Amino acid sequence: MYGQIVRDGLVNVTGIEDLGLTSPVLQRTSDAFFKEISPFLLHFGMFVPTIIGQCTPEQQAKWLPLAMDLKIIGTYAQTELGHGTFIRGLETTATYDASTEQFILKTPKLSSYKWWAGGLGKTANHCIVLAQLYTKGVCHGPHPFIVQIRDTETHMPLPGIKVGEIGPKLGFNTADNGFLGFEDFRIPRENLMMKNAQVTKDGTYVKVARHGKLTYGTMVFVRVMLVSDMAYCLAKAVTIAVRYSAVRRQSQPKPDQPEPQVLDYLTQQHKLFICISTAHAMKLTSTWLWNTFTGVLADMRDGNTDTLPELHALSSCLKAISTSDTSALIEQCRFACGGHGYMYSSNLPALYSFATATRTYEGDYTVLLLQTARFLVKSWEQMDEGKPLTPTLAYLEQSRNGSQVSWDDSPEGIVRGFDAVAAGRIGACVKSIRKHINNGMDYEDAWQMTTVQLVGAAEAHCRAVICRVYRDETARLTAGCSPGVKAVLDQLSTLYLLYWALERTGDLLRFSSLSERDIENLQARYEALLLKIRPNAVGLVDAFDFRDEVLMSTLGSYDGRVYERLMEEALKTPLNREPVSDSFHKYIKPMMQGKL
Ligand SMILES: CC/C=C\C/C=C\C/C=C\C/C=C\C/C=C\C/C=C/C(=O)SCCNC(=O)CCNC(=O)[C@H](O)C(C)(C)COP(=O)(O)OP(=O)(O)OC[C@H]1O[C@@H](n2cnc3c(N)ncnc32)[C@H](O)[C@@H]1OP(=O)(O)O
Ligand SMILES: Cc1cc2nc3c(=O)[nH]c(=O)nc-3n(C[C@H](O)[C@H](O)[C@H](O)COP(=O)(O)OP(=O)(O)OC[C@H]3O[C@@H](n4cnc5c(N)ncnc54)[C@H](O)[C@@H]3O)c2cc1C
Repeated sequence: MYGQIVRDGLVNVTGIEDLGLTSPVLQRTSDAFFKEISPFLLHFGMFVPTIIGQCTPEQQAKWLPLAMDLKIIGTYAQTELGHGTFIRGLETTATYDASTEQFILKTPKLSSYKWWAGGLGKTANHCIVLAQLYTKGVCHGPHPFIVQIRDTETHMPLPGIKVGEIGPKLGFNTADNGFLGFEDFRIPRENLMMKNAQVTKDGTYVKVARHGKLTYGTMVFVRVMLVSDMAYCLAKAVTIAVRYSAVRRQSQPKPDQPEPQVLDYLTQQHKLFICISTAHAMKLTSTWLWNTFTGVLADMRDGNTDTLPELHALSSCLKAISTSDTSALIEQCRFACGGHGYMYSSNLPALYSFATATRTYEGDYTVLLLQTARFLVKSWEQMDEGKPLTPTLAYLEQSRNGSQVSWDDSPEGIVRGFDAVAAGRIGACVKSIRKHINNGMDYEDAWQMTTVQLVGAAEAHCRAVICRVYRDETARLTAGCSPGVKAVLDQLSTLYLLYWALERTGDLLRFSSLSERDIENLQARYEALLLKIRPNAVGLVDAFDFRDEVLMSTLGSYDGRVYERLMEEALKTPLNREPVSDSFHKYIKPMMQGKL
């Protein structure tokens, strides 16, 4: 299994490498090799980006060619057995020894072991290690170090290194996630990645970066990438589910009629069409977020970090919501395929296990939404002080006078309704925090007592951002399209708004003049829209243009030969090599004969 995975992984990375294509393409083509994940994902997904983001030009000149030519294979080891979310609590230490101009890496106790890094178990020979940096007896917090962990000739772990695979998981079982411990392991001073902080030969610590969190930069990059990844993942799942739903015929609503395609059931359309729409919404939002990200990088190259807080808040909530929505909707695609959706050969289980992991890694859902909430509350307080709001929070102004937004059921009106919900929920959090403080709590306790509401407010802000970006980008991108294409894509973005308006009627009743009659109208419009989309449903998923080799699905192949493919895959199962398993003779027969 592992050998096959490594072979496929190398064919993937070296093949595309020869073509000189970029790593996102690599990621896309790697889907034709793996149902789950490449053991080289972390090399290109985090090890290389960290060298670019955390190394000086001189250090990049040394390490980048080695990494890009696969002369070294790396990963990103930050999480430990005892800490993943709380980076400042990491236990691995790197203590500077000026007499030898080296850092001494130590794993003080079991909970300090690095745990989870992809490719760490048996594949990587180098890794980025986040460790608490000590010099001259002072701890300067977590810093990134580049560490060789295996001999590049023999691949044996170097003396002082304990490394291995962490074992089976819900999914990601081709990712080779590993553990890593250090026993007084020495690395040269120059292996501290020194773009944002340096240690001189005599051990003096020099802070370079103007912002204290640039060490966390790789995570921001990956969070931004993951929003696009989720759009792609969901598009694959809904392609499988819609194509299968067009093939599958089941039940007999009318006695004298043939069994209908299950795609004709309104409940099936309710399960699946939001998935098509969400894939588009997340793809457009991810492109908008990427442009925001590159803009902030450009500002930071000019020494301006003012736009970084908003990027951190946006990347945090969009990563959280895109991964959570995708996990839920891929499971919904699986539900829509009945028993055959539960077959591994459908590829829906693998897609689900990938997406649900993404809800956790690169920042847990709750933790990241609370990061966004921190930014939202600070922005509200700045608004109260008359300071300007950042672009994505301009809608807060409308809530300044506290008047209720009048409900308008046009698409633009619904977007404004979501703005009102976000503003109202943020305002309610600020009110809750202030109430607790007035009742004698300190700020930290008042914050903690409001965190359930804060997570909801951050989700509402994110939903408002997605709705606005999806609507605006659809209008912009379809301006030059044919009326037919424009109409269908408009239907999808309207469906997204109606779906979420119906999901959030409680909030809309609380923060706008929405009435029961308005809700009835929304429901009727939503159901009518499902029927309108039905004729184009298969065309819409075909337009995602996935080859069968990438979908890897017995249910979603283009030719619709579902039952033949299911049987072909079943016959390949090792248990079917012999008509009678030898377990019959060893166990079942003796048991039947009372001899066990
Ligand atoms: C073959 C394939 C080819 C190519 C592939 C190409 C691309 C692939 C792309 C992606 C795929 C790659 C890999 C995916 C697979 C698996 C990899 C998984 C890897 C990992 O999981 S790595 C480990 C991830 N871990 C985390 O995310 C930990 C989460 N925790 C944190 O981020 C921090 O601990 C937390 C929660 C933010 C708290 O930090 P801290 O306690 O230090 O800060 P405070 O909360 O006190 O806030 C202080 C202050 O700092 C601001 N801030 C916090 N974080 C950031 C940040 N990241 N950027 C900017 N600012 C930040 C915060 O807002 C506060 O500001 P304020 O005081 O309010 O002004
Ligand atoms: C498939 C997979 C691949 C991974 N790959 C890598 C990798 O390559 N490199 C790497 O370094 N790491 C990797 N990780 C680790 C991953 O980054 C962490 O698991 C993730 O950051 C969550 O941290 P944790 O596991 O400590 O969870 P915890 O933070 O312990 O979460 C447990 C619970 O505590 C809650 N919680 C924690 N803090 C707070 C808070 N402040 N307020 C409220 N609730 C809180 C969480 O919401 C959650 O419900 C991977 C993980 C997975 C699942």
